[in-house]
Amino acid sequence: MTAPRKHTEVAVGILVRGDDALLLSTRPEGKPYAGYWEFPGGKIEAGETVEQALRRELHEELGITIAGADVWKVTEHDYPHALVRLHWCKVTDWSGDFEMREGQSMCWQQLPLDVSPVLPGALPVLAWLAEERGLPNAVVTPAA
Ligand SMILES: Nc1nc2c([nH]c(=O)n2[C@@H]2O[C@H](COP(=O)(O)OP(=O)(O)OP(=O)(O)O)[C@@H](O)[C@H]2O)c(=O)[nH]1
Repeated sequence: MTAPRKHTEVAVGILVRGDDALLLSTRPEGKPYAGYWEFPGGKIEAGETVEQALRRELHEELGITIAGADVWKVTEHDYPHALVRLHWCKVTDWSGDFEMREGQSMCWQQLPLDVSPVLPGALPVLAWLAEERGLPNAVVTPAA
């Protein structure tokens, strides 16, 4: 019997602008799935809450400071490189100007997205966001 894989806990931010647009960014070079579109976030470090980890990651990656973040959904995805547990937070309040500190690209997107490919682990959340907006599931761009 093989030991169960340990989850990597990840905090992810769904930044929603006043016009309902969502912020997506590309994964930096050197990481698995480099160039894929994702929601900004990263691994939760020992002793951090989801909110603390997200505040740190969004500051490190994007240069912004978020006010608060509540977990909206929790999903899991089994990648060859890691079994991840994603803690998804909607964020509507932040301060600071966006700076791509890791050389990523960013864009504000309405649904359906017009960027691809998207990280497979983000697809369930895109489907829920579409459902919330009364859009059919089929509008969510699958990973290429
Ligand atoms: N940020 C982010 N990560 C996601 C999303 N969907 C998804 O499956 N993940 C997975 O969650 C994990 C996040 O890890 P990461 O590598 O981005 O985190 P990090 O910046 O702390 O990494 P590092 O410290 O190794 O540089 C990756 O395995 C990634 O594939 C998403 O939409 N956004």
